[in-house]
Amino acid sequence: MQQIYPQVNHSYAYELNKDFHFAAAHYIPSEEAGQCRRVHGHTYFANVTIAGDTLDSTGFLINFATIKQLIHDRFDHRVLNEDASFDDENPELFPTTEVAARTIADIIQAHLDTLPHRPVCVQVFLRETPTSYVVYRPKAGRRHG
Ligand SMILES: Nc1nc2c(c(=O)[nH]1)N=C([C@H](O)[C@H](O)COP(=O)(O)OP(=O)(O)OP(=O)(O)O)CN2
Ligand SMILES: [Zn+2]
Repeated sequence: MQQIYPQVNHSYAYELNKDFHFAAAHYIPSEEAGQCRRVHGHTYFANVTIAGDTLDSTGFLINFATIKQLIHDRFDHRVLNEDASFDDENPELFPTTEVAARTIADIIQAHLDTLPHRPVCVQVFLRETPTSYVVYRPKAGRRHG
């Protein structure tokens, strides 16, 4: 999908963006969610933005493929509610688009934190439907950068 994404302000020298998609089912376990209380599926489109001042020994901030693998391998053709990241008993962890975007950022940042050159995830754009998307920008403290 060709898409114009919102820009994120930062002062890092390098920024990379990776687009990918995954198919997943979910439901929102809340009375207020209306028809979204029922199990249904989406093809989620994600754009992940990584920034940093230093490259690794390959000249990468991070391999584009790694970003996709971290998320696609975990969530594609799954029920999001069944993943350990989400919790039907805690609204902060319902698999809404907002929480899913934050979860994607957290999973990626946890991997980035293992790299010596310490790139950071500065934005996750997550489109759930043709008309609905969320942009999540981790606070500096949350991304440790
Ligand atoms: N703030 C949020 N609102 C809604 C979420 C969400 O995650 N965060 N999720 C849903 C449903 O899961 C639904 O899949 C998406 O809702 P919606 O955009 O209303 O879907 P439609 O395709 O029916 O939208 P139309 O533009 O009316 O066609 C609901 N709300
Ligand atoms: Zn949905």
